[in-house]
Amino acid sequence: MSATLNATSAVSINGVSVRFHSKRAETTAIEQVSLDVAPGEFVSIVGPSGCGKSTLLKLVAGLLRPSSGSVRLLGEEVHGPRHDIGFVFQRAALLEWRSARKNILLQAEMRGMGSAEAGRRADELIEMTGLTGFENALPHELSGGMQQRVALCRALLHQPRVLLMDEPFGALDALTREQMNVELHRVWRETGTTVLLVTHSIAESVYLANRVVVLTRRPALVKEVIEVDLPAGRDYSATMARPEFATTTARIRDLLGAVTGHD
Ligand SMILES: Nc1ncnc2c1ncn2[C@@H]1O[C@H](COP(=O)(O)OP(=O)(O)OP(=O)(O)O)[C@@H](O)[C@H]1O
Repeated sequence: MSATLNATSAVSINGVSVRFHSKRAETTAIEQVSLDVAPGEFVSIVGPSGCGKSTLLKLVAGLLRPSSGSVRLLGEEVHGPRHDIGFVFQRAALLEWRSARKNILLQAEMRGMGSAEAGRRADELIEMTGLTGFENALPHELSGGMQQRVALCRALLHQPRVLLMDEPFGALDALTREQMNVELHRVWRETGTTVLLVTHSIAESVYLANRVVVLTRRPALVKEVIEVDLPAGRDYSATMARPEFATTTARIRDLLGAVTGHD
């Protein structure tokens, strides 16, 4: 993984360290991490719990400043919150009194996007994510998977070139999670958005990504970057059955076992 500033990168993290200070202690969350993500690339980030994965995404979003090193997004140094990205969290965080479509359109309202363009884009995304027929449903009338689809549509409404996802499917049951993986893969292929995904699921990290970044226990260092050697278009069952899938997931499991000290 290159530590060099690369003007063509969608995301460029260069020698970044993050230290948190509290009255009682100083915590180093991230130590000298460098990562270049190419435009249109899908990169998954895995690592032990509490190692600094969310911190890394917050740096890219400009919600946190590094203690040292620098972060560039689309060629520009990140100095503060960036509004040209999309962010999906583990909880969909929808407004309970607004319909699915109106929750998606919130993004347009916050940005002052024209309503005709926003409406067109919302309808496109609703179709792309299989929400057709549920546009007017309120969040409590939607399943967990559907709520996350709404959150994904909201994050993509303004066509961000970079989408950050922090354990977006962690609260879903296993079957819904698989379906969401398939949908995210399709949406990524259709939109060409650069994606940085934090996940605890090794299978998810491999199925979705071009590369998987394995972090060490806190303070997070990059343990290894694994290139995923799978075809671009990925049928779920066929991908799971491929020998490359098994060897890649086994490799990541070994690395995580090595960093956490468990097999
Ligand atoms: N604002 C903060 N102030 C102090 N410490 C913090 C702050 N944010 C995170 N930390 C600490 O930094 C470390 C990394 O946190 P982070 O949330 O990035 O981990 P993570 O890998 O995303 O965790 P998980 O996998 O459990 O979601 C943790 O030890 C956490 O307690």
